[in-house]
Amino acid sequence: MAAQLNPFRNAFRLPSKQRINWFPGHMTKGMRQIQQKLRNVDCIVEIHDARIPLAGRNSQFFDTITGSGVKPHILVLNKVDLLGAKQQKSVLQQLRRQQPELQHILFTNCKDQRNNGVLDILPLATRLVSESSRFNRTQAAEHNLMIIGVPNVGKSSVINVLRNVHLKKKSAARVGAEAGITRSVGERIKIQENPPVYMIDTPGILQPSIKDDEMGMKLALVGCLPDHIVGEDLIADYLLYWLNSHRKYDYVEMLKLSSGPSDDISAVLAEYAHREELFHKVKQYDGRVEVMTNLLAAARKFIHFFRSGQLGHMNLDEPSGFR
Ligand SMILES: Nc1nc2c(ncn2[C@@H]2O[C@H](COP(=O)(O)OP(=O)(O)OP(=O)(O)O)[C@@H](O)[C@H]2O)c(=O)[nH]1
Repeated sequence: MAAQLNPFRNAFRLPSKQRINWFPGHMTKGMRQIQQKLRNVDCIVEIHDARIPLAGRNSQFFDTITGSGVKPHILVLNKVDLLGAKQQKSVLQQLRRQQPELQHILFTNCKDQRNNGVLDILPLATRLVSESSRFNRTQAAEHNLMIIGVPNVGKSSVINVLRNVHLKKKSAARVGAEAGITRSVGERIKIQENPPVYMIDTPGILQPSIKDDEMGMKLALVGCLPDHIVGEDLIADYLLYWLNSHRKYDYVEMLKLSSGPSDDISAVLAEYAHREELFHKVKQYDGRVEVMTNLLAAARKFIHFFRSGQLGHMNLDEPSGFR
């Protein structure tokens, strides 16, 4: 199909001097702890957000711990409920084209207890460990799986689902909607009795410096960085840019915009805030208090519509249909 001309922005630019970086001290510490524990690990389970299958995986870090090819490696694309079943095939094709060395890829959904794909992790890991040369661990009866990934992709949730299902035990790892809930490498958590299988939860670790601005914005949009690090206004602007450049205009109805798709985030948020009566009081320099539209609250709602799947299923790495 011939590409159409894009009536909107054809690139996203950060405000000058703004960089997207978040590498707090607990990530440096977590990295060190991971490397110390690696000797006793039989399989690496890397969790990533299915909405950004190509963007944001911490290649530098993963090369260090999986690059030798000695430990089996599984890539788990979690939150597949937000990607949608129909897009799985094209995501697999994209990944195999870009990284042919990735052999074991699973899709999971921790929010659905029935058919969530999480249950495929253990049989695959067990098979890969039994087929691998375990070197110093050949005598060890138990299997240790290390869960790694960038923040907020569902690492702790995967551990909890496995523990609930296999051991009928309650959650052991802390889960939260904000990035950076797990701050250090914890003790191993048992997830199966016979043969014994343990999982080691680790803090989410980003690249120390994100050089690709658009990759940084995708990570921010799916929530891998705390929102205040990037700013909700900028995240909302990137969302608007992405939706327009992919001809996904459901937001127009969702935000009840009277004049159709727009590339102007301030105008979009102002109209939505006005319609939804999102107002706040702002104190002026002369002491007067004025009631104004609350653009921040509108930006948060817009981002929430995306993150909760109300704007539809999305693969943020899907190529745009415009030239
Ligand atoms: N929609 C959806 N949300 C999920 C899924 N799995 C986890 N979540 C949510 O994603 C958020 C992050 O989950 P966690 O398990 O805390 O993620 P984490 O990778 O351990 O996070 P850090 O500790 O920050 O590294 C929580 O709000 C979870 O409820 C999923 O499959 N689908």
